[in-house]
Amino acid sequence: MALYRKVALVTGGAQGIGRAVAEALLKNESKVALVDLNTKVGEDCKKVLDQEFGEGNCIFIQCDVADRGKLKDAFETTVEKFGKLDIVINNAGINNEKNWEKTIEVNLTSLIKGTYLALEHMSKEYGKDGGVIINVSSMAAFLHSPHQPVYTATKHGVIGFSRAMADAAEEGDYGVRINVLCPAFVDTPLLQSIEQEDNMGKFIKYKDVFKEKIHKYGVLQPSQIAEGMLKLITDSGLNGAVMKITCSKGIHFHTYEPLSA
Ligand SMILES: NC(=O)C1=CN([C@@H]2O[C@H](COP(=O)(O)OP(=O)(O)OC[C@H]3O[C@@H](n4cnc5c(N)ncnc54)[C@H](O)[C@@H]3O)[C@@H](O)[C@H]2O)C=CC1
Ligand SMILES: CCCCCC(=O)/C=C/[C@H]1[C@H](O)CC(=O)[C@@H]1CCCCCCC(=O)O
Repeated sequence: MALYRKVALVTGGAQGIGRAVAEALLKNESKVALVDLNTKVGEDCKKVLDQEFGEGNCIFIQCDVADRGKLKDAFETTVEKFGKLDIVINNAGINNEKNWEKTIEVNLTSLIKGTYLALEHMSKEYGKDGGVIINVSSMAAFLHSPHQPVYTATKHGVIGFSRAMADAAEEGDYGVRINVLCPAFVDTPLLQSIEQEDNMGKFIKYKDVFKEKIHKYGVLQPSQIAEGMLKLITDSGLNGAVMKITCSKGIHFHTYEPLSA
């Protein structure tokens, strides 16, 4: 898929990985809707992106992805503004073991809702022209640890759901590809959450072990994640792919056993 004049919706697009992806898409002349909970960060981000890429290429929509009605509205607003939808990045995520129900709601339930809404706006099943969905998981889906049991569970869930949906899309000829991105540690505000008792609850006691892992494995820059994201979007041969990005191996893919009969 070429990115010129494509329309993308990025959840959690106002900072961190989502913002880096939005920038990369704008650089390639796509239009972008930043869908984010945080009004201040979202408005500031839009202002900077307007200065860099010109007004009219990017909109900010304040939205809690966990609010079903508001997420539906965000998709509709994007299509009303830009006339269509081609790319959906379900990226919004939190790390909260204390309020673990919220973590499931944002990281998994809302990502599922975002995928279904994306299909309503892009799938041939609904008379639309096709597109691509990227769901953001994490290396925590492959290397678990005692620090983040529920965060880890949600990221496993993202992969299982997305790969099953990728098969459904292929079988059902939706014209939509669905891929997964799994970064290792990335230099964003989310990484600071591991030091906060409000986020980690009783698992805060593992923070030093967690920090040692960060030291051992290194920290990626959001721009490196955006580079992988663009490959998942543009390579039309990829459906059901699970991309990993780590400091030691860079951008690479997880390999699965072939399906048995
Ligand atoms: N930073 C890291 O080390 C890693 C991050 N990830 C995943 O990447 C994704 C993005 O993370 P980062 O950019 O690091 O986080 P971040 O905290 O820097 O940015 C996340 C953005 O999502 C927004 N957001 C949070 N809850 C929301 C909600 N309910 N509705 C709408 N927007 C909401 C925030 O306002 C923020 O702008 C997440 O899914 C995260 O789990 C995966 C692996 C590593
Ligand atoms: C919410 C804070 C950031 C979450 C980052 C993340 O997803 C962390 C995953 C770690 C998990 O908790 C235990 C780990 O070992 C994961 C880090 C994995 C990095 C592996 C890099 C391996 C390599 O370089 O080859």
